[in-house]
Amino acid sequence: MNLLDDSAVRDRLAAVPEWRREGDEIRRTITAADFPAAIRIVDEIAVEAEKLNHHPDIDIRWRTLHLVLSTHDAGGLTELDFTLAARIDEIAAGA
Ligand SMILES: C[C@H](O)[C@H](O)[C@H]1CNC2=NC(N)=NC(=O)C2=N1
Repeated sequence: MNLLDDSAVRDRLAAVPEWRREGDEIRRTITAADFPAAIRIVDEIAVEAEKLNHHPDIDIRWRTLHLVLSTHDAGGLTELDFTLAARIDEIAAGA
């Protein structure tokens, strides 16, 4: 999987406006209704991540989820990060 250059990252970020670039990562926060709802979201994300074999860093703080995506094997941002970001957005929207 090839690293995306800055213009490609900007293009792809436009499709996932909840996400922000921070160096070699993209980040977003999801606020769930309560703690069990937050864990259910994490569970749904885990299923999608496993399908892609691409896994976010997830910081769970009560009902707030802090998600970080980067392609560790490539040392930066690749298409996989944006594919998973879009799936996470669908999960968050449906929660
Ligand atoms: C061996 C396994 O396929 C790799 O370690 C996968 C697993 N999940 C991953 N997740 C992320 N975010 N980046 C990776 O480079 C990555 N690599």
